[in-house]
Amino acid sequence: MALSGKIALVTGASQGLGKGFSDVLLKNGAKVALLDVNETAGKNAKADFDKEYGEDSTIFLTCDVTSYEHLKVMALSGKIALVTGAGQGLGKGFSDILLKNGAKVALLDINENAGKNAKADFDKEYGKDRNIFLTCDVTSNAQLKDAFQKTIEKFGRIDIVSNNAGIVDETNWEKTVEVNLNGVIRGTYLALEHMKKGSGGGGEGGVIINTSSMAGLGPLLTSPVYTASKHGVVGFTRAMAEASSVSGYGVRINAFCPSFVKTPILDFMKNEKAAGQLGHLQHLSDKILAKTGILEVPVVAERFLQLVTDEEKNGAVMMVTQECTAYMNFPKDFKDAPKTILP
Ligand SMILES: NC(=O)C1=CN([C@@H]2O[C@H](COP(=O)(O)OP(=O)(O)OC[C@H]3O[C@@H](n4cnc5c(N)ncnc54)[C@H](O)[C@@H]3O)[C@@H](O)[C@H]2O)C=CC1
Ligand SMILES: CC/C=C\C[C@H](O)/C=C/C=C\C=C\C=C\C(=O)[C@@H](O)C/C=C\CCC(=O)O
Repeated sequence: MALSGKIALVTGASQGLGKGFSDVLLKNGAKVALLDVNETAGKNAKADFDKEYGEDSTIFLTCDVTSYEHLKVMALSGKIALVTGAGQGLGKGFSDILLKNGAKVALLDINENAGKNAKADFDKEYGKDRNIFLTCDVTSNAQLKDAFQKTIEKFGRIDIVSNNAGIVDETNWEKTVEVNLNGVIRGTYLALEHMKKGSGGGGEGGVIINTSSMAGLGPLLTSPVYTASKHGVVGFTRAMAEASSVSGYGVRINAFCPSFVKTPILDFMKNEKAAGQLGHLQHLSDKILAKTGILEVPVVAERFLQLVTDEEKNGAVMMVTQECTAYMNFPKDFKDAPKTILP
């Protein structure tokens, strides 16, 4: 069993030599990601290997090696991800695209029903062993710490963390800050404990994506506390990214800023109880949405994957709107910042 604990990736793995190479790797204890452009042949090869070596020994990924982008995301084979707020909406979309591209995912959510339903959906699509659901409230350091620990126990390590859980509640605004900003800070610190390289940690590096919002870059007038929490996520992420780089942690940390996306969080736009002092402005919500439009989860998830896999990006702030996907250019120095000079 010379290859015990090793992870292999074989292209053209569904038949001929590729299948033979995969077989010998499996026989010697490796786990193998089987890549092939022919989906039927690939699934048949996986079924053969399942019988011989067990379901957990291989994954099959449809992949055309003539596409560099395609191959690059396949680099998620064998990677372990942890996603907060994964039961529905964007977090479920992010988990889906990570699973589709070969990662295993720990799904964390405070909502047990949503989390269990998401797990059941993913079990059908990707097999039971590639995800776990853990009930977890990101406002509790103990629960979050426990969820990281359980992910390591199940999958062995963590390579990708998506600090995504978020709410809009301008009435209980302290809770909005506690979930959206403090939850991201907690998740980032815990992720670094497990992922950072070097003397301070035994990790292997990786990437952290913190979900902010376009409201992290400009004011959403119906939701000032939400806006503040998301601006906080951008500032924290950029500073931590520099700290990670200077410290040699090998962990990239980026912020993700979508405009409005069709998920249940948008119900807030019509929820007077959650509007705090600003219920009288709620009639403006429809006008704002009409101006910006509403994105679909799969489109936004593709962009998320781009930010996860682009190894050049650390401290990047990606915005996603109907018009475009772009990286924010912040002034490098305040003397370069656009300004109005007063007389
Ligand atoms: N939908 C949108 O228009 C946009 C959403 N965002 C952000 O994306 C993230 C995800 O939002 P959506 O999927 O749209 O919302 P959603 O409401 O559909 O999903 C949020 C998920 O987070 C979970 N959650 C809430 N509080 C939690 C806590 N304390 N601990 C653990 N899990 C918790 C919920 O149970 C839910 O499953 C949020 O951070 C949100 O602010 C950013 C830009 C646009
Ligand atoms: C409150 C509803 C739940 C989630 C909101 C979600 O995070 C989406 C926020 C989207 C937009 C944020 C607005 C940002 C506003 C600005 O930058 C303004 O200065 C300009 C106004 C609209 C531009 C927004 C756009 O181009 O998509």
